[in-house]
Amino acid sequence: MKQFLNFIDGDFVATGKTFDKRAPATNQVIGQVHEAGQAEVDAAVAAGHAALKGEWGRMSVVRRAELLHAVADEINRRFDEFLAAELADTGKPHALASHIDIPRGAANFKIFADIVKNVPTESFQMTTPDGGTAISYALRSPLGVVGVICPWNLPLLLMTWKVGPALACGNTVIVKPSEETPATATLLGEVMNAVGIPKGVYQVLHGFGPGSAGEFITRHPGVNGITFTGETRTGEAIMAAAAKGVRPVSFELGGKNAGIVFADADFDKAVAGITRSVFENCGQVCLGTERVYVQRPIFDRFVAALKAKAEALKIGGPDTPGVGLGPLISAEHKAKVLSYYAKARAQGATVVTGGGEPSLQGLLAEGHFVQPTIWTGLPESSTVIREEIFGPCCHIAPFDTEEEAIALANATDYGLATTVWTQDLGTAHRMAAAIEVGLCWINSWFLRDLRTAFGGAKASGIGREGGVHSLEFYTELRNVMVKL
Ligand SMILES: NC(=O)c1ccc[n+]([C@@H]2O[C@H](COP(=O)([O-])OP(=O)(O)OC[C@H]3O[C@@H](n4cnc5c(N)ncnc54)[C@H](O)[C@@H]3O)[C@@H](O)[C@H]2O)c1
Ligand SMILES: O=C/C=C/C=C(\O)C(=O)O
Repeated sequence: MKQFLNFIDGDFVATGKTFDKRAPATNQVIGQVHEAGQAEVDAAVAAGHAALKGEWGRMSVVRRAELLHAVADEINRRFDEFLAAELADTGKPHALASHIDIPRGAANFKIFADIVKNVPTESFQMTTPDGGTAISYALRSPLGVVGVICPWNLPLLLMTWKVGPALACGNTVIVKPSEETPATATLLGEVMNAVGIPKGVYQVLHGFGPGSAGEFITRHPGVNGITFTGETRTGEAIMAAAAKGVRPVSFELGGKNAGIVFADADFDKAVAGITRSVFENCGQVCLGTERVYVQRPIFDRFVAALKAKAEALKIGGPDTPGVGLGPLISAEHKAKVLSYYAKARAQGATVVTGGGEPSLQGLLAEGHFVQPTIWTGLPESSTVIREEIFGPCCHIAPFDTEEEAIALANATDYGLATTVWTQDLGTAHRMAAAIEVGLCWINSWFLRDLRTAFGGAKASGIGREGGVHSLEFYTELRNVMVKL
């Protein structure tokens, strides 16, 4: 049985207190995860600070960048191992993990290694009140030991999206992967040792949130900042923990994203794009669409087209040939999604397709699979339109005017992402300016330029990461003024 160990100060550490890791596609136990306790957290924090005072803290930016490139290259050299680990942990389709999760898991190190080498700092020259001159310049220094709390939907990608900039800026990190997906974060420890990242720089502690490693990390006074991706209510708990000692947080949280399709859109591209944004990764993408609004002239045609796309998705495990829809991450999450399916029916939805569980054969019959589902006919106050479900489902409603589409899209506490489909430039830019989100895609979805700001507005997050924006969280900025 595979053992998922903690990675502390360069060593893999068993604790003997373990919990099962089950494969989402078959519900078979595939490993034992060693839960870290307060003692392991204390040891990791001490090791992280020791690394900051040692070789890592003295290392040049150029050398740090070289090592991060080497980390990316080693992930790519061990691509098949990372892919197998991610597929076992998540059950997602092979094509998805091999084209998105693992490549981005490596690319996240390269982009920030290059940014920190080339990012300018600011300087000002002023005439002082006595008629002299003063020059100011800015210095950046690492935040310190950073807690990195990760979700289970894109485990490697979302973890290195934070570890990349954190290390590039000279910090050390203590990663707490989701209890659902321990594998790739643990494997990355082997890579760190192999390329020569000093011990204590990258550490991994397994466990849960409250009363476990997650909470112990966020409450530890030696953790100088916390970057977290996960549910909004979890963010509230972590923010409360971080308040003691006034430690900075960077949050990428939940969403209830709108997809808006105008009658003038390229119909086939809009259907393909909305299909991806609703059903990719079995709907377990924070940026995904769960509310679709279609301009009335094409509403019926669009619903029929999306229905056909949903029903054409092949449901299966990572290696099912042509699979388009994998399992949900866990039995608990499957029960949550099915509870929303039941609520939609109870509240009078028209179930265009899906609404239940597929019938699968063999081991897959034990997996956490649900049907891709489309609803229409519900009022905007309905539960499945108000609450994040995080499954392969959406509600489609018609709209008539731009103003109505903007009002519908903004009627949520969340503000993460939206995808707008139109061929009218004016419509596109007016929508982008009016919708209260951190990320607006026009005639596209989940298209990523890693130099850009990434994050959510309102209840979807605090701060922006990506490009130079990451430096605002992962460094302390000092202004130096020199009187000449
Ligand atoms: N905005 C984004 O970029 C983004 C990306 C991916 C997922 N998400 C969101 O994440 C959610 C799904 O992921 P999830 O179920 O893993 O989220 P979650 O909030 O349940 O858990 C995320 C992580 O937080 C840990 N955790 C839970 N409670 C904690 C606590 N009190 N203290 C410290 N750590 C704690 C968990 O162990 C896990 O590692 C969805 O809401 C999704 O929208 C957002
Ligand atoms: O499920 C959420 C996906 C987040 C994606 C990123 O953070 C990214 O592409 O960098």
